[in-house]
Amino acid sequence: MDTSYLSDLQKRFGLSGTVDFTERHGMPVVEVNNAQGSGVLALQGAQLLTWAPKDQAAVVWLSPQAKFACGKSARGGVPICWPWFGPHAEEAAFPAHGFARTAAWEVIEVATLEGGANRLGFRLLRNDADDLLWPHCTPLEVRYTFGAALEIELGTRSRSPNPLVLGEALHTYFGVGDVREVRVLGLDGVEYIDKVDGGRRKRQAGPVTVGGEVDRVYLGTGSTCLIEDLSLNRRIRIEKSGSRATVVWNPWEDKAAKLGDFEAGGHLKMLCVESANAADDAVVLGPGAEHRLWVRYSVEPLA
Ligand SMILES: O=P(O)(O)OC[C@H]1O[C@H](O)[C@H](O)[C@@H](O)[C@@H]1O
Repeated sequence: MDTSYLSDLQKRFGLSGTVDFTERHGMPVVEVNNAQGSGVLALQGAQLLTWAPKDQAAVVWLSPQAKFACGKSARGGVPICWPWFGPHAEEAAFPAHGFARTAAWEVIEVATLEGGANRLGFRLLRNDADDLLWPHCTPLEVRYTFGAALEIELGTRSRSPNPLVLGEALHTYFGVGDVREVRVLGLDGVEYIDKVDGGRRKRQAGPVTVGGEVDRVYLGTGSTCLIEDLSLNRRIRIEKSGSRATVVWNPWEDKAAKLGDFEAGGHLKMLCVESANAADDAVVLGPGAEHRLWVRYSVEPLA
């Protein structure tokens, strides 16, 4: 790896001991360690890999078997799905979840905020191959704020003369003690597309629980979700704005084994609750418009 690139970043943006540009798994990353918590973010995909508030088990989970390679999204963290979610609507050969999660991003901001949180900003760098997949001028930026809570804001602007249909998700992998002892609150009564049952439309009754493969797109919901985790005795609070869909995903044992980047039993340690705009809830971005998808993750004890 070209380490002069990392030392240049460190000179321009680093805050020694608090925000450090370095290398992990052969990839350039930025490590954040402040009085309120710690996180690691890969510059590829501007993908947060892990985050833990001070003295807490990781809230953002990274698979111990994650593979780190150029052009591949690591299993875990917060992959940024953009400008479409899931398979492309017309082109089967286009990459699932778009190209932002594997693209190069440039650092645009590192700041210490009043109260001691750190904000890091990144801008997507486009290449010719991306332009073939998405021939539209839509600058994309993401900002992470590492405090006692984690905030992420994904901002898309359109300079296209035509309205565009934009799908997106912060595909967050949350760490749990044992997913079989987890309840997700906040989706009661919400209609969803059940991707493990041929895309049938169903309605949630009560909390979401996981005892097998789950892959659901909940529609028309801006609600806060709570992950109640009995075995870790904690509640993860997921607040959001600018998002009308919530995706809940756990591959369960067989699919996790096929994916090749989960350890045995790894599916029990994670649950994706993704703040998204997908399916019926994709965003229609008018000429000159800007769309912001914002989330805030915080943790509280259960009892
Ligand atoms: O394996 P990936 O491309 O990262 O996708 C992982 C998962 O992402 C989302 O949650 C989708 O709803 C799932 O259908 C998909 O399997």
